[in-house]
Amino acid sequence: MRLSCLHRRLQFGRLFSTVTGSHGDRRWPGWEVVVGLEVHAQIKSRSKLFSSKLWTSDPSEPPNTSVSAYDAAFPGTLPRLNPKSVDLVLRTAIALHSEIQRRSAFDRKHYFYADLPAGYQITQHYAPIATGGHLDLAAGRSVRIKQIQIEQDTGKSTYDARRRVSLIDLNRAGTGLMEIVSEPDMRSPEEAGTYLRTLQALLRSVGSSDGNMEQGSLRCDVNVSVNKPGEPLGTRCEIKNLNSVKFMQVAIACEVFRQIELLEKGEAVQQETRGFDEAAARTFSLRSKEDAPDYRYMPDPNLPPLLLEQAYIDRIRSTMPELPDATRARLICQGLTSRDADVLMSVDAGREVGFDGQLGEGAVALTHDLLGQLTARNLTFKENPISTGQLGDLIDLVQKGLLTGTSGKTLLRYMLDHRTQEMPSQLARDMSLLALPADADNGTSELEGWCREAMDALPSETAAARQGNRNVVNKLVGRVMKISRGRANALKAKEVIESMLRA
Ligand SMILES: Nc1ncnc2c1ncn2[C@@H]1O[C@H](COP(=O)(O)OP(=O)(O)OP(=O)(O)O)[C@@H](O)[C@H]1O
Ligand SMILES: [Mg+2]
Ligand SMILES: [Mg+2]
Repeated sequence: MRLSCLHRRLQFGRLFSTVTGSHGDRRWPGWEVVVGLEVHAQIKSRSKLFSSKLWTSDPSEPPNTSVSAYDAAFPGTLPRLNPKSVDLVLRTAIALHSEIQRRSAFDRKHYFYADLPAGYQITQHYAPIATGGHLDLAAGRSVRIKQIQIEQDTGKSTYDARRRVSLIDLNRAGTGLMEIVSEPDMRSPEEAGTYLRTLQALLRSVGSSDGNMEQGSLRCDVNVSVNKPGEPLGTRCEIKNLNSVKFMQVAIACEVFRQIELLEKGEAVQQETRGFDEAAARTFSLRSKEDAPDYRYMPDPNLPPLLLEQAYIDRIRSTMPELPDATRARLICQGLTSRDADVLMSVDAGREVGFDGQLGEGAVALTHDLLGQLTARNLTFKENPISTGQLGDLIDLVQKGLLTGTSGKTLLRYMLDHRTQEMPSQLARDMSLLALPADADNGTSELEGWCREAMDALPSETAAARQGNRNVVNKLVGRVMKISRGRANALKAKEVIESMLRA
């Protein structure tokens, strides 16, 4: 069957559904999809890879201010490897169960581009720092790692169409990257997405990279091929520079459809490098294998091989934190459901959240709300102005029943809006948010007052409730919550209203 354009468009509707089963993937029946990823992660070191120049990825940093003579390729300057970068790459290699090479080496990869002042990039083509390893995904799937190599990043060039000039910013030039190359072990766009997210969480948990795709600290190239079940792997195409998990998944699906269409027409897939046009949802050729540049790889004469002592590797190994898999297992052992564990894990791989095994319903709801509010304000968990102490106090107030869930959320939003250092228990007192003790006499009379006010404000609902319409009682309770600004206990309010209706 040939895939017509219309058919293809219909298939796009199911782009994100996971439909792999024993009969293969319903999006491309009779075909197997193979994906391998090359991920470039910025090494989270303040200094550049071969110069001591400090730099930040902050986009407000003025262009060309974090550039040493070496980064700008001034003649006579020499590279000097920054040991912190090596520490961080080793942490990544250990977390990925890779075999660390006691001897690795640096090579020059030549190409000419304005944002690469030396005319070559230093990378590890012949002898990478780590080989092998694997990353376990959920559901028993595992993706093998081929190798991890250290390399330099380039500067940035921006084309100014109005002035018809290319602007070069060398702030990023010479900063350290790790290229993490997977084996072709993924079998769907969704699995590639899971791999990327799992890798992102792992890099963050060992502190080796921010792994932020929007800010460019994690970039990926995907290799895609298709084959008939039981046949050898097909010819791969590489799609360059994908900068979000979602677009990567769409790009893979589009490329799969393109390759199947070619093969079903009896044509061959040419090995090539492609780009992805997000707006048109299609990949396009950048260069074929024949046009592939000759990088003229050669060992860098200015850098001796990198020799690592076993004692140094052991020292790094002894400082490794708990990895996300272990954190998740521990949270579940401590009594969390897997869904609640996932909520905590979504916060910087669960590391930023101190968990003492006492997480109740209220706490999960508040954590959920906090994450939602941070997203709405475009803040990451790190930028969250609420301290661990404040959040703990807030959760205690809700768990002890001193604050209703609604008031807890109100207070949380107030704290985010005002970035206050004040503790929630004090704020709750100042703002008269403390819940009424459900059984105290003075509490009941205040609650009765609110119930009466609610019934007076909604006379027709009150009349309907008196005639037996139970549904409108909830509306009256809602009004009590509004009048009390969330301080009333909803169940208690319902009881009071029902007894007042009977009176
Ligand atoms: N048949 C295939 N289908 C899909 N992916 C494949 C296939 N064969 C290899 N791959 C993947 O292609 C990637 C090759 O990356 P690698 O860095 O080794 O070489 P490259 O792409 O030729 O070089 P460069 O780093 O210059 O882009 C790996 O992630 C690998 O898993
Ligand atoms: Mg590569
Ligand atoms: Mg490649």
